[in-house]
This record gives sequence, C-alpha cells and structure tokens, in this order.
Amino acid sequence: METTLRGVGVSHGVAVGEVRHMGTAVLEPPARQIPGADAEREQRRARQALNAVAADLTARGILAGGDAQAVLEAQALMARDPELLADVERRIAVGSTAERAVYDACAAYRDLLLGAGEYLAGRVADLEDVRNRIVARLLGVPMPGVPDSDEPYVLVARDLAPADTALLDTTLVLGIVTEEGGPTSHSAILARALGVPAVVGVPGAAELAEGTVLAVDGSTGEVVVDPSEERQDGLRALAERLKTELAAAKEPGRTSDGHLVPLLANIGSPADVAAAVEAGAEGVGLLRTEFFCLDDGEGKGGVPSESGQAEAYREVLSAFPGQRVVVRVLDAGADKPLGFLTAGDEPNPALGMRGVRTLLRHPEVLRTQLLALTRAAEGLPVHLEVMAPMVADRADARAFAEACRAAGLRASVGAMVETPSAALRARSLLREVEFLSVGTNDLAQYAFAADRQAATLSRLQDPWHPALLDLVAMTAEAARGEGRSCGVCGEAAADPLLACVLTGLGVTSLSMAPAALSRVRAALATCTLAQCRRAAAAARSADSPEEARLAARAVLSGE
Ligand SMILES: C=C(OP(=O)(O)O)C(=O)O
Ligand SMILES: [Mg+2]
Repeated sequence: METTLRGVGVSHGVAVGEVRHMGTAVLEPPARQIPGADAEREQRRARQALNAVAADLTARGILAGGDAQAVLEAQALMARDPELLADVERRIAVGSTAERAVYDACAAYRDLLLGAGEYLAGRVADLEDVRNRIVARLLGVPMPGVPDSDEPYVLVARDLAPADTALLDTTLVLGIVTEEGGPTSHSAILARALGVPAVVGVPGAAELAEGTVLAVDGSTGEVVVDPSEERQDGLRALAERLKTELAAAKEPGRTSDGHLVPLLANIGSPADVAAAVEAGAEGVGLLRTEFFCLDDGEGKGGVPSESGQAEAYREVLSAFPGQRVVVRVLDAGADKPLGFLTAGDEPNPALGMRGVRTLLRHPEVLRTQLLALTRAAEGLPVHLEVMAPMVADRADARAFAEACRAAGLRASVGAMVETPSAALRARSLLREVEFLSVGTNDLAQYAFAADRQAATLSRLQDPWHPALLDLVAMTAEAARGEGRSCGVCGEAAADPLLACVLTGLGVTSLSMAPAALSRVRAALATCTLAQCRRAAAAARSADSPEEARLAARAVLSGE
C-alpha cells in the first residue's frame, strides 16, 4: 500500500525507482597499542593517507567543477590541516595505530566544530566523510560512497557527502532522497547542479528497505513509498515528456505575452561554461570567482597572478559574445573561507569579515582581480559587469565603486543585495553603482537570522517566505524607480514557480545553475506578466512559505 513521506523538494522533476542506500559505514578501528619502534612507520602511513585523500578530493573537485569544486576543496583543506596531522602524530607517538589516531583526532576536531556553533557544525558531515575516507584507506577497505549498481536507482542517504554527489553518474541516479539537509545544504545545491530530482529532510528515509520502490517529486517534496502501478506509469510518462520538452527549448526567457526575462547561468569556473551554453543560457548572471583562489596543491592557496586570473576570465568571457557576463569579486569568509584571507578565529564568521568587507581590508587583492578582469575583456564583444558581495550600505557600495574606478575597470559596476539593510536602502546603493543582483541565499540567512549551513533551520531558509519576497519586491521597485536592472542570482531563481513570482515582483533577470534553465524557461512561457504579478501579490499576502506557494500556484494554474 502507498504511503507518503514529506520533505523539502530541492531539485525539480519526478523519478521512480528502487532504493539503493549510500554506503556510509562508520569504520571504527580497534584501539590497540603499538610498540614504540613502529611509531615512525605509522606516522608515515598516516601522513601518506591524509595527503592521498586530500589529493583525491582536489582531483574530484577539478573533475566536477563549479560549486562542487569549492565544497570538495574545502574538504581537501580539512585533510591537509596541519593541526589535524599534528594531533594524529601525537596520538601515534603514545601508542595508537595510524587508523585509530586518525579516528580519534577527527573526533576531537568534530567536537571543536560542534562547540564552535551552528556554522561550523554544518561542516561536521563533511569532516566525517573525510575521516571515513582516510580510515578506509589506512585499513585497505573500499571507500564509503555511492552503491555499486548497473541498474538505475533512487539514491537514499542520511546526508550526502559532496565528494560523492559531485561525481554521481546521472544515467544511473534517477533521484535523491536524504533524511537530513535543508534547501541550501550542499546536497541540495549539488543535486540541482546535476539536474537530478531531489527531496531532502525526509524523516525516516534512512530506514527505508533496500529495493523499495519510491516515487520522488522534487517540486512538491513528496516521496511516495510503494507507489501503485498506475501512479508509477503516470510518473514515468511525465518524466519522459518533461525531459524531451525541456531538451528542445532554447529560446530566450519570456512570459507567454512576450515580456523578456533573460535567463542567465550561475557558474563557478571555465569548466562550467559548456553546460551553460548547452542549456541556452543568455549569459552569465553570477561567476563565483572563489574557484580561482583555491588551494595551489601545496596546501597554501592564494590569489593567482593578474595574468593567471585574466586567462581564466577570458575563457569565460569569450564564450558569450554580445551577452552579459556578471562577475562577482571574491566572496571570502563564512561559508566560503579562503585560508589566505579569512581569519580562523572569528566567533561568528557569517556576521564577520566576509565579501566586500574582506576585500576592502585587502585592497591589493581586489585591485589585482579588477585589473585581471579589464585585461580579460579587452577586445571582446562581451558586456562585462562586476559586482561586490555582501554590500551592507551606501558606504560599502561607494568604496567598491571607487576601487573599480581606481583600477580603471571598464565594466558596469554593481552590488549584490544580500543583507536586509541593502534591500531596505536599495535606492541609496544605486547612487553609487549601476545595477543590483539579489543573492537570496544570504538574504534569507540574514533576514531570518538563520544560518544557511544549519539543516535544522530549513523552515527559515525557504525563499518562498513572504518576508523574503517583500525584501526582493522592495529592491526591484527601487531599481525600477532608478531605471536600473535588478536580477536574482540566489537559488530562488532556480525554482520554476518562484521564478514566475520573482518576475511578477519586478526582477529583470534570473540566474541559476545551468541544469535549472530549461524548467524555468518552460514555466515562464506558460504565464503572462499580469499573471506573474497577480501570483506575486498573492504570495506576498500569505503568512507562510507553504501558503505563499499554494497561493501562487493557484493563480498561475488558473484555479
Ligand atoms: C548567490 C548568492 O551567493 P552565494 O550562494 O555564493 O553566497 C546568494 O547568497 O544568494
Ligand atoms: Mg551570497
């Protein structure tokens, strides 16, 4: 008999398939004493394992590209952490085996993260995955991870480690269901990037028996256990139809009555350009540049030279002739720590030195990046736009615009709206910069005082929350009043229904993971601008994200 589990739909589409669980065995090596004479050999083994796992994570990141790369590189940095190695060596020196020392040192590291509060606690799952990999390597057993299957399946896990999600074979993984995780968790972002239907935060998912048939709806968040034959056939047919329709559509984003809403891509490196072009992106709405400053392979990391950056930017810029490419300067800090810029001892990194605040403290880093961008765009017929993350007020916007002028940047200069203060005073930011782009991931985090890394707060990270819609509306209205553009480049833009609502709020472009473009394009094409506006008004008059969704859906489906 059918039963229905409910979670948060984070990556659209439907899938029907059998459960295969992620291999997450926690390997606890026995605690046994080794003779002192073996200590040096064990320390060497431990060092080699830590380095090998770090190198493997970096390599997976390079293969995966984009958002996945930043996440995997952060994990590689954990494996390379000199404090962790020192602790492992200390434990071996007093008689531990290498594997037990790693196990215990990671437990201490974990306690440290948990004790440091929610932000770092969000990284515990990543640390546990790193530990499992190192211990598996030392014990000579297979790495934990994706199940071995020749048949397509629905992947079920407590939570997914980025290292596994990044390289999932999308011809085999029909859908993803996790027991933990919220809408902005790593699993969610990566599932969206892969275009695999996914539902996170499903209580009881980890207990589902292997081989159980599930019907996963990544739009509604419903997971039907043991669906009837009739439902299975209907959903399979729908999945096939959606796939064909979506693959065919490449036109510019517009409502059914012709109101243009350029659909742009969020990318994290030149490696993502092909997917963006393939999906019919009308340009890039967010190039996250943290990628260029990741580890240099020797555990140091740092800003590459002006010419190194210029080369990478040029690769992206030359792929979009005649179109817009919006580059965000480094957003170091909080969820994107960069070792050479981010202090490790901030009590609350999300409210600390991050984004433009960091760059204004390190003007040489900002200047190098701006010079590289100007050099990269030279002679190319591209519309380069450069924006700053985490702008809080007019003074931030002015300081950034001044830095751009001083570097001779030839591009439009903009600000991201990621803090409530920026949304409230959007008009005053536009006295200093030429365009705005709303980062709904951070705007939700700061509007609801809800850490985007904390899975337990997913209710307050929902971009459908009417309070967030109010802030977006306020920003879009200010931009319209000043005759400026106001895009959205947070995850909210990737939700087809919400994309229509954002359009109704007055947002002028939408930027998202390339895999989301076709669905958003198809959704926009089914409604008029007037319907989008009515849906936006209905959503804003609701009192909860759920009500806002239902209200907008009712307007857009003509109920
Ligand atoms: C687009 C955003 O930036 P990031 O997710 O990179 O912080 C955002 O905050 O919405
Ligand atoms: Mg942000």
